[in-house]
Amino acid sequence: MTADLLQSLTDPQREAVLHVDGPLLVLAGPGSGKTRVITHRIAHLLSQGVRPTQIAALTFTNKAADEMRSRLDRLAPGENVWIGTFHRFCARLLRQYAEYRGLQPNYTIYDTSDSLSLLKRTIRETDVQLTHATPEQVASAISWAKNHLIEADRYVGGVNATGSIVERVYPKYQAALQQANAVDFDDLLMHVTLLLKENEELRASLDERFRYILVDEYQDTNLPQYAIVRAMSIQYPNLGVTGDPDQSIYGWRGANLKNILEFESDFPAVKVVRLEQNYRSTPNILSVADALIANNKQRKKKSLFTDNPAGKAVRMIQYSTHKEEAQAIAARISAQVAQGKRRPRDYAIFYRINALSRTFEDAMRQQGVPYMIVSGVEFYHRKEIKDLLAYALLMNNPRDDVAFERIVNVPKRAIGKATLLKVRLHAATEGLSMLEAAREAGMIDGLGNRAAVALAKFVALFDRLSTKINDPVEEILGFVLSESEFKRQYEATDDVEDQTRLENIEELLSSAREYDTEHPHDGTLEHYLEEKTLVNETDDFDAEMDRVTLMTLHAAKGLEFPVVHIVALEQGLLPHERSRENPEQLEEERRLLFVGITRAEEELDLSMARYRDFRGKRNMTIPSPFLMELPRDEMEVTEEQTAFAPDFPLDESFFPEFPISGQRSLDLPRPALPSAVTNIRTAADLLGEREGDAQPRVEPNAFVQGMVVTHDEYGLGKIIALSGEGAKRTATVRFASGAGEKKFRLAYSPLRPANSSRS
Ligand SMILES: Nc1ncnc2c1ncn2[C@@H]1O[C@H](COP(=O)(O)OP(=O)(O)OP(=O)(O)O)[C@@H](O)[C@H]1O
Ligand SMILES: [Mg+2]
Repeated sequence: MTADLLQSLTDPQREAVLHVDGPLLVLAGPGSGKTRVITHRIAHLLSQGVRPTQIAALTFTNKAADEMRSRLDRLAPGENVWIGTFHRFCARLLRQYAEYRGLQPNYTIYDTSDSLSLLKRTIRETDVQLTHATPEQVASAISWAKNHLIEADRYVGGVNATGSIVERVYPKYQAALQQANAVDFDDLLMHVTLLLKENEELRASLDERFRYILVDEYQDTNLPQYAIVRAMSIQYPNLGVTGDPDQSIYGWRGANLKNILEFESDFPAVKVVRLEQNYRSTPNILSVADALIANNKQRKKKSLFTDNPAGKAVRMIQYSTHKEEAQAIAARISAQVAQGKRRPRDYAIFYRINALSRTFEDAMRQQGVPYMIVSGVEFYHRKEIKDLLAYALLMNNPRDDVAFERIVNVPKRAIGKATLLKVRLHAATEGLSMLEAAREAGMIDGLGNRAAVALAKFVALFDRLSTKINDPVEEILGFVLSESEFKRQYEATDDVEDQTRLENIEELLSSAREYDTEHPHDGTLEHYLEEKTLVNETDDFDAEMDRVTLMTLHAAKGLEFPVVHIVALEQGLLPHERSRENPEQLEEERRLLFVGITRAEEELDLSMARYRDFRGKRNMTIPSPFLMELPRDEMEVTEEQTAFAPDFPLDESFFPEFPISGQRSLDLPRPALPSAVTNIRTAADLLGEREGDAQPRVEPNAFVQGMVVTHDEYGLGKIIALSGEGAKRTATVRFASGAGEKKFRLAYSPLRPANSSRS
């Protein structure tokens, strides 16, 4: 390690980087160089003769792992250090030692929706009445149990109704997973924990193999994650962790702050390093962050200073509607980019929940600002993608019953529910997988000849596909597409959505091509599938791309951007509704906002809207109580008056469904409603702005080719093609704005002939 690498560190950072043997705890606030210490420390360990294969660096998101890998590549190019998420680390160990846990190495990892469908099936097959609980609640109870290392046979439900259902369903669900040679996300951690606990020899050998373990964001570890790193640090207690208790935001996933708070008593010989200088943000931003987090009772105060220049005042803006908020932000970004002040990638917009992103997307599109939404999972949750991947999953693990049931009748092969029920019964009584049971279709009692033939054809198709299992992934998927006539189901219709499905399939094929290129020698279908299943929400993120980043506050952890907008700071959204009655959860929500604020390097805008369309309703909002905790006299506080505002002032007494506190606006005076206006029910009525049903629809047949039409978001356009009849009547419109060509189902679209007036 070169001297100038060490020179670029502060004294305490250097102290942590130079630490070689024994436990290490770096406890420090945001932007103080914790992640930087980890990469530099790895480089230093390597320079001390530690072999790369003896080091494992664990993080929470793939994005954080990639970032670490690229920082390390600059410091120590080409070194084969294991860097990745806990889940990937466990997936890899479990492939190697699957049989210890009664699995085969080709096991399938079920994502959340696959796990849920297996669970629903289990519930159906267990004689329980789900009157007081949803399958999702049962799923989260099981997940909670696994994150607390409570195995199925040790689960005690207690007196409440859900508990006793879980007590009966959990063991059966676990047995079904085992039968399908599959695991869910939580199992990855639990299996590995138990593996280490129950096999001392194996544990000792892994402890020796991974002599140096480094964990970033340690404040967010849950019990299994804690148990895993501890178990691997007994003979070689070289566990180095970094964290910030104020940034703990995964309590709802079982993260336990105790893991970091008690690190010193777990490892008495620990070296503790505190970093106090922030290199990321301006003093103005830090002071807002500080004022906010000071309201949390459960915390130890930390000091943080910066030598960065003061910078601009943090802005707090109240817009009148959610559309105004989005459009103003998009317009501002667009103008600054046009003036050459900044690049799109300098900006990030954070929101509490994904559902809030659409308005911002629309606004970005309208203003022609390039953007990307960071939520990698969504693509892989689309039906066509899951269906196609299910073929590959079944090829890789023929015991995968969820995959079997997903595709046995996709595309349609006249294999109906009744047939499947008989196959399942046969599988259960004979102890077979669904596929094996289908192979014996001819012997299944009560199964008609036609159904047996259909099943036999499917099995033959499967066997044909299986001959290709060692081909490059793109070829495997291509072969599936052609042999199964999978594409045919989408090509045969003129449905606009089917067009999108075909495009998504193309997209998947290009991801497979990319994989093949990146893994010319070591690529396997199994590994490809694992990569796709373990994508998490930040995976689409690519810092090199010149686009504005839109993401949830959770996904923003560990990242940094010159300009940050945190939007929709409203009661019920941030803090989230579900934290209302729970002071601990409220503190976690505050930490979440703290994480968001401390991502900003130079500029920070906090905003809210007085009206927001959400879940199909227009609501008058209440500002987030967190806004009241900020130092307003140091900030620039504005209320935007806009075209969307009604021409007379509103009074909240007309909206009794919203509890109004004294803090309803940003303390700006608000005149009373004129007495003449008496029969107004909702804000939507008042504003006349609501999309959709407020406005009478135009008959689909009134639209003709060549007609000039108008759309609320995209403006003026011309109909260039029409197809379909009745409810399926579809128009292709070319818009004058940057929106390009779009297709609309006329029966549902807000298109209007350009000359017709609104009312
Ligand atoms: N000694 C230093 N000299 C120059 N830049 C530094 C130094 N230490 C850290 N930085 C820079 O400050 C920024 C924040 O560092 P880093 O991301 O490692 O902080 P962190 O403590 O991990 O923050 P968070 O808690 O948000 O994850 C990075 O851009 C990093 O390169
Ligand atoms: Mg960090």
